[in-house]
Amino acid sequence: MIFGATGDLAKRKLFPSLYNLFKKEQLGRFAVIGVARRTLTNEEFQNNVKQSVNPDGAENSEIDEFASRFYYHSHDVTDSNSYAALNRLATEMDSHYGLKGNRIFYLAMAPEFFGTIAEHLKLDGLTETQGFKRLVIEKPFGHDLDSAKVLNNQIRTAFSEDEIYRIDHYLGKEMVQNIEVIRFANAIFEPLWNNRFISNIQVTSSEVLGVEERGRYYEKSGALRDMVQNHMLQMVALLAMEPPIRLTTDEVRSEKVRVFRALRPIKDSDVNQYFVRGQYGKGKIQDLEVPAYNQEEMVSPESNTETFVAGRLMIDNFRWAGVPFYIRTGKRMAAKSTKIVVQFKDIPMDLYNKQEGSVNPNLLVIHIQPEEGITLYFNAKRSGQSLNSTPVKLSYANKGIDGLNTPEAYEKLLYDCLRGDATNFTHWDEVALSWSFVDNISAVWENEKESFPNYESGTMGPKAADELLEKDGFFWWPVTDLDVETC
Ligand SMILES: NC(=O)C1=CN([C@@H]2O[C@H](COP(=O)(O)OP(=O)(O)OC[C@H]3O[C@@H](n4cnc5c(N)ncnc54)[C@H](OP(=O)(O)O)[C@@H]3O)[C@@H](O)[C@H]2O)C=CC1
Ligand SMILES: O=C1O[C@H](COP(=O)(O)O)[C@@H](O)[C@H](O)[C@H]1O
Repeated sequence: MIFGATGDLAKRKLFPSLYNLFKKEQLGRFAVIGVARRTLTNEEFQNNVKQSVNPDGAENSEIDEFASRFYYHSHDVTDSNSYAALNRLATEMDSHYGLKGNRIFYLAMAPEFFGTIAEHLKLDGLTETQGFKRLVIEKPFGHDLDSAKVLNNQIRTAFSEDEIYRIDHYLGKEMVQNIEVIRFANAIFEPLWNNRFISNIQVTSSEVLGVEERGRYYEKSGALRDMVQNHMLQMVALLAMEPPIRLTTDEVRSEKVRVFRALRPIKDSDVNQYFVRGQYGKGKIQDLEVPAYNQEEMVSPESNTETFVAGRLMIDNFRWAGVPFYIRTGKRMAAKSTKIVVQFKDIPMDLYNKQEGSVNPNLLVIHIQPEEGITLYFNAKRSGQSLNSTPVKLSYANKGIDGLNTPEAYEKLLYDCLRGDATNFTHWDEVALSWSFVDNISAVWENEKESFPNYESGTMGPKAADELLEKDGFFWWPVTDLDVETC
């Protein structure tokens, strides 16, 4: 059951991912009930689904069969009256398709509706089913720690923690899932993965896209709640966690929670020393003029909402004490790129290059998207007579090796949820701890008007983001092409 079935997420991510699972025969027996306010017939809804999975509209019997399993129920989730009809439709689907009462409720809607829907699902009997029941909810889970607690208590009236799947689609990305395999399946990395050998770690998730038509949501969230509280902190947790004692949901989650508990809280007085915010101005993207954020639809011309965040995180435990984790994310930046750069400490002295500062540190780069893979930058002998070193690199391109398009993140997570595997979903403890970290920052920023915009569209963000590293003696490794020779 998809609540918000006429929305952007359903159209762009959920229907195509379900179709891919259907093609791989990983869906088994299924039916989908789409729920939203606008009135649609089943046929109109099925046509929307076909359009989403097959934009060119070519005749395709497999897609017809897939779409025939989709049914629509027009319903305002705040209206108590119509859940009973929804329950009757669900029961009808159970018997028609032999679903044994197994139900997944996917809330592809704004967070303010999550509590209402969960309470009605219970009150109106939709959770009274002989099969499994699972609730999938999108980020951001709440607006801050207090609202997240209220939301969690509402949801817990209808679902137990192990029935709640808080989706963070970055955890479904192939190369994000690869972080722990790279770390824990190789003897060469784990001994070096600590403050004795690593100088700093940089996590970038930059986007070329602007806020698009999501201004109403984004004005309230900003980059801090939209990306940092979830995706960015989740990647930091995977990079910093201790090896789990076994690869079970509980063990992996408990190690991630330990990272969040070791995150050094940012004192109010330190927020602007360690965190930088930006808002994109007008500029050029692929030679096209684009407007400033505060000229976008549903955005206030006086908006104080950040579309960019850079920050320095410290993790106070024996493994990471003293190692800065730099994160940056933003909209309308120079490239769409999510990359992790692990910069190792310099060698104690450089035997091969006499000029000062010529040392090229070893880097391990994990390319999350759009290219997927790993690059190890190290130094080798420069060819010819000289006995100088030169930077070289070893690369592994994920797509090149498997020859397959790695499954879309949502496809993997939907399949995990169908199988009851919650490993790559966020647990309440992670959500609570990441909100408490982020709330300190938003509390300061919301009370200080920033002079926005402060970076041009098509750049890598405000200058202050570079100064954040410069004051520690570092710089952002360029995400476009990490060629150490040009740095
Ligand atoms: N879009 C994206 O790329 C991503 C979105 N998300 C999250 O997913 C969620 C949905 O996002 P998105 O699809 O972009 O949002 P949209 O605004 O595009 O869609 C919202 C959906 O909710 C329905 N809806 C709104 N109010 C009600 C109501 N009272 N009763 C019933 N249905 C209602 C709308 O249909 P109607 O108006 O017909 O009722 C529509 O189907 C958000 O929480 C967002 O943060 C997370 C990651 C990425
Ligand atoms: O959760 C979100 O993520 C997208 C970026 O996802 P990606 O898979 O394309 O990196 C972001 O655009 C959106 O604002 C945010 O809500």
